[in-house]
Amino acid sequence: MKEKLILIGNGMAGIRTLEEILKRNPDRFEITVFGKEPHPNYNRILLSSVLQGDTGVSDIVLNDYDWYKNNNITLYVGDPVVEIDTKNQVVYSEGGISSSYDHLIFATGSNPFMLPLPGADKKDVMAFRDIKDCEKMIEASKKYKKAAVIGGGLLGLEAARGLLNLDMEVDVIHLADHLMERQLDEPAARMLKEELVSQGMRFHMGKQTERILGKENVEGLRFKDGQVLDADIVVMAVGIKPNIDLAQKTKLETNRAIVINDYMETSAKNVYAVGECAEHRGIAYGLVAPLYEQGKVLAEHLCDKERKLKPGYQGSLVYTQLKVSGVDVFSAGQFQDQEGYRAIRVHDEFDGIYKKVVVKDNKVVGAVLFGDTSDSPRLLDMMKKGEDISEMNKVALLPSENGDAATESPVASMAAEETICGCNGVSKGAIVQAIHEQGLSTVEEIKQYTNAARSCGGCKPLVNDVLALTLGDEVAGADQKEPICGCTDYSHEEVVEEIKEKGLTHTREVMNVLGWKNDEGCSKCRPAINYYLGMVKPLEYEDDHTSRFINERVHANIQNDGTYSVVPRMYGGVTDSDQLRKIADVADKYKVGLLKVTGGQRIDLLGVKKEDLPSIWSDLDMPSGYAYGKTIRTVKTCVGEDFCRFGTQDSIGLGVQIEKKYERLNTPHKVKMAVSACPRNCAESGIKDIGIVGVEGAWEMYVGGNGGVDLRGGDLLCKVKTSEEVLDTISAFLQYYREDARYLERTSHWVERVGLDHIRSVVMDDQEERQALIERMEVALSPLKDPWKDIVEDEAKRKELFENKNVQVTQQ
Ligand SMILES: Cc1cc2nc3c(=O)[nH]c(=O)nc-3n(C[C@H](O)[C@H](O)[C@H](O)COP(=O)(O)OP(=O)(O)OC[C@H]3O[C@@H](n4cnc5c(N)ncnc54)[C@H](O)[C@@H]3O)c2cc1C
Ligand SMILES: NC(=O)c1ccc[n+]([C@@H]2O[C@H](COP(=O)([O-])OP(=O)(O)OC[C@H]3O[C@@H](n4cnc5c(N)ncnc54)[C@H](O)[C@@H]3O)[C@@H](O)[C@H]2O)c1
Ligand code: SF4
Ligand code: FES
Repeated sequence: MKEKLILIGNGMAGIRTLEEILKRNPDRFEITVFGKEPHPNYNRILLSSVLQGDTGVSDIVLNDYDWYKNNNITLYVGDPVVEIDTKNQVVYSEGGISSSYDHLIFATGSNPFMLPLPGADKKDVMAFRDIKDCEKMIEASKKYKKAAVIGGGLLGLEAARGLLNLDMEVDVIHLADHLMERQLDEPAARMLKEELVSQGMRFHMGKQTERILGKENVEGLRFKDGQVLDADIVVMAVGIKPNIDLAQKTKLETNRAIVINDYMETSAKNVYAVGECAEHRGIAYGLVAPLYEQGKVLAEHLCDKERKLKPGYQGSLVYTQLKVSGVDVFSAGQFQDQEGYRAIRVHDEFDGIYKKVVVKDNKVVGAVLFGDTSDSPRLLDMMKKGEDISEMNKVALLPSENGDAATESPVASMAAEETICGCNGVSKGAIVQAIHEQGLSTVEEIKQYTNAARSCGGCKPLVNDVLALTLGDEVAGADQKEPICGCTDYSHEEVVEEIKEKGLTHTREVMNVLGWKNDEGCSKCRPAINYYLGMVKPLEYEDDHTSRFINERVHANIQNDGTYSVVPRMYGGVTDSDQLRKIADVADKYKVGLLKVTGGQRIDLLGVKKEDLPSIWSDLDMPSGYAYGKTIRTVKTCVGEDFCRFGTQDSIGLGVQIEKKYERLNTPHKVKMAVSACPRNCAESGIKDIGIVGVEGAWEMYVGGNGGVDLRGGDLLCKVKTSEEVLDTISAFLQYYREDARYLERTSHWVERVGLDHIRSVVMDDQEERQALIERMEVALSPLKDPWKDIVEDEAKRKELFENKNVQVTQQ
């Protein structure tokens, strides 16, 4: 007769424990699982991705119903255990099932902590813990516009990003003075906040909520300082409480959670606990990595009790990563400054990178990384091993990103024992071994076999790199394909092909015909589809402005305080007294907060109210500078031959001509250009998407430069003699970029991905193709008109966009 094993809690820690048991001894136990939620085991971590629209609920199931059947596990879902008789070793469920056990595992997880505020019982006050909560938020976003998230920790910020993706306006209310204070120090938290503000979140720091306002429905919040905030829904993300009600009723020893020893044993015989409901040496963990380590120890212990001779669970080093796109942040161990600890810091304000490594007694004991987290596996490994760094050059702990290391995957230089997947504790060596021994050739296979990338998914790029490095050219082609987002399995290239092949003409049609998993799409796929449709059919396609980001929808840049900036076009950076007078008058009339000369040689009017935008555009009577769009931004010029003694060419004339020709053109990402009249390069042509430099009797054309986060010098594409040839080459290059690059891929990344030689062969060498591209560019340019003028003259548009308070916000 098999021994009977009962698991209470069908969640992440409990089921992982069963997987570990089945791996060691599949026939040892007769297993029964009771789960309170009406679902098979799913990846709770990826609820953030579901909310953010990157994946669907059905995609996050970790073990489907067949898995339980195939492993002879009896599963009761939607049926919580309500009573336990530890003397006779029997559990009783709410649905009336009684079941005896030889071994019983508690894995009941946590409940979200709900602040006991007046008004917190209203229907639209919710938590973010399970599928039900996630669905509730998605439903609410269809009815309401304003979300207040209480708590600026990991969960609150991931919820806030999701709600933004659902087109809600989001206010985050945080008790402490800086975000994620349990994981970040002040500089990193400040940089994080700046990034999130630029994504569209609004923050209320150091605020304590006193009451949730409204009669039946939520209408807002009132803070202790008397300030009131409008809101239609409230999401509480202020921490968790281990779920120990049943354990307490069963008289197990509890503290904050169920007290366990190094073998996960509780105070009752044959009763164990793992996961968030368990407390080991005073710590109840809230991240999966330690919970999985506990599961492994318990599985070993249950499968072979003699192993008790081994040391058992010793506690875990925890680390966190925030799952918000566009944000790279990592925190581990002891990261705060305190006596006896010293720190190495790198703070690059230009590129938005901050790194801090905390050292005590010559050992790395903590780290905070923002903007570039590529050092995290190495630092984590040093922390785990307690490596002595006294012989080391301390600065070498944080190598700079220059040189080959910047382009090479960090995996290449990683030692075999370094951790690739923190959630599941899988090293590079273990993955390489599995690839060789099991003949694995895709990330999916590695996931199934080693568990790497099976939880938060943050390590997937590294796993992919290990695969590529190990197999070289043999890597299975299928795995190289990157879907646009979680709404679909189609890649960018495939969507463009399908649009062309099937003659698709609008966003919803693309999503319907291609079987989008999420009917509404998300903020990743909708703008991309909108761009591709316009690129394929420039004359016929009517732009779907609801699929655009807020800046592109209102033709102005939203600022961190909710106001907007207005940047009128100044061709080639040239202006005159009339324009300057008009700008000055507008600045006075509308009380513009700040006038600022931009890096692109124009004037930015900052601090403008949204409702004033159309009148300002009308008063200025200048074209939009498109400072907000995925389009041609500026053509910067130097003074050139007219005034400069080194100038041999008319850089201003050429720059103005270029800007007038290509302004308003939709491109996969923003495009910046520059024309300098000699190699001294005063217009910085070397770091532009297209940079032109005058040399004796000719123009050199550089492409793929970037002066932003990924600093890159442009590559010399060609040297041409006349300005006509410059314009033709720009047309061919830009049109090929428009047609071939993925949406949101800068020219710098595109040039690196497809290679300069290839681009040159298409836009320079193949005369037929060059001519065809130039002609298609002329077609693409022909229907474009100034959006500001268009809105000023179109009352319906003006009303819809600027007088309707419910204009949706999708930020990138
Ligand atoms: C949105 C979100 C994002 C997250 N992101 C990350 C991340 O990026 N990285 C990370 O490491 N962690 C993350 N976490 C935390 C992680 O999901 C948890 O640490 C992990 O799920 C805890 O596992 P568990 O098995 O202890 O609890 P759970 O996964 O909560 O499972 C417990 C289960 O037990 C059930 N249960 C409770 N009482 C009973 C009963 N009496 N009878 C039967 N069943 C019962 C519950 O309904 C639940 O299904 C995230 C959490 C959330 C909510
Ligand atoms: N990426 C990840 O690793 C990830 C993502 C989501 C959730 N989680 C886990 O889920 C659990 C829950 O996350 P969490 O962020 O709710 O917990 P948390 O305890 O990490 O953060 C809660 C935050 O809420 C703030 N807070 C507390 N009371 C408040 C109040 N009255 N008003 C405003 N702010 C208040 C706190 O200052 C704190 O920063 C944690 O265990 C977390 O580790 C992890
Ligand atoms: S790039 Fe050459 S021509 Fe132009 S301003 Fe500078 S020095 Fe003069
Ligand atoms: S680091 Fe989370 S799944 Fe690998």
